[in-house]
Amino acid sequence: MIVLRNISKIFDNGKVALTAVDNVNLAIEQGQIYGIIGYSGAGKSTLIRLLNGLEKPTTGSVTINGQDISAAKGETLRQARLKISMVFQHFNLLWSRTVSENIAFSMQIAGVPKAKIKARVTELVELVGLKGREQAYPSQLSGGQKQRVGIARALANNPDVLLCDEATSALDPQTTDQILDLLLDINRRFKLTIVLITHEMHVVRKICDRVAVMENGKVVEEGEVLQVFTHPQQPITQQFVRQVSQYAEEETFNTELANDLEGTVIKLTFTGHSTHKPVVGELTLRYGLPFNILHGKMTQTAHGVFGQLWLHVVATEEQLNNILADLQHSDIEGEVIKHG
Ligand SMILES: Nc1ncnc2c1ncn2[C@@H]1O[C@H](COP(=O)(O)OP(=O)(O)OP(=O)(O)O)[C@@H](O)[C@H]1O
Repeated sequence: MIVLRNISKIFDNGKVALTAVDNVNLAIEQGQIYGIIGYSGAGKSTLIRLLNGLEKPTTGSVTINGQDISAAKGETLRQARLKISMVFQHFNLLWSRTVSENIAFSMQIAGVPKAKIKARVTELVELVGLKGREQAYPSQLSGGQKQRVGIARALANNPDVLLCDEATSALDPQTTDQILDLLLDINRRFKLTIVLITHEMHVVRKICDRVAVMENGKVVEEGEVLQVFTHPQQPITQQFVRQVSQYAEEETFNTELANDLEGTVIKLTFTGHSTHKPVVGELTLRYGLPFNILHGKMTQTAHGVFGQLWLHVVATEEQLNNILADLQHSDIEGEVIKHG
């Protein structure tokens, strides 16, 4: 649905040229929640501005639903942008207007009839959980409520794409989770494509289907969230995965412990449906061996749980091979991290 082909953006002030986005290729499917993660200066904001035509790429093209946004101008671009809306980190609400008036504003500009605006505002207020607060002004709202207004306003013209620019970065952890739940609910209910940029892996873990990791203007890693979490390839991705504390491997599993043990230590990695299987129980019954759980952790994502378990067992070579084959058969990755 959204395709970025060989996108580069170079800012050139005449003296120095700065490559903010460096040859990025991405494909985002209809109905996905797609996360773009990177540290400050990685090029995320520039990339998201290229998606809604606020910036023109130096090279490459951005197509949304087959329309080349990067080449669109004037009225064509204005029309296209009505279908690409945005939620901002600092809400960008009109402070002298009430909740209802803020939500209605973009519909008034688009020339929607009054009665329709009224009905749509009522619908949106309910959807984002602000019933009863219609006449409040932004200054009377909490951060989370302000962002709910921001989301309702962004949905007013039934967009095809919702862009979220660090939409939860100004919120406390509890409010962040509530806003993420709201975005997930909207995505699942309306199959709305959401592209979000963030520097927090928690946001990606909680709601994204896929993620692209940006560093120095480049996408250095891209994939399904579960895959990236379980097999982060690049050092920067590993750092981001460690941000989500339950998954900070080095902090929680003492490999020294394994060195003192006789026998074998196997690290099991399981995702999605395989997390529901009583693996240890089944292996114990099948082989009659006592499996000792050294360490385990689970992390919840929008696509289910994924987890890792470190098991210690004293087994023969043949038993070990059979155990590994059984694990593979159950879609569980088994890695021998100590063989003795
Ligand atoms: N209009 C501009 N003119 C010149 N340089 C720019 C412009 N916009 C962004 N840059 C530069 O491009 C690089 C990428 O910036 P960008 O804002 O896209 O990164 P970011 O990942 O969104 O970081 P942050 O979260 O801090 O905004 C930075 O070095 C920034 O200084």
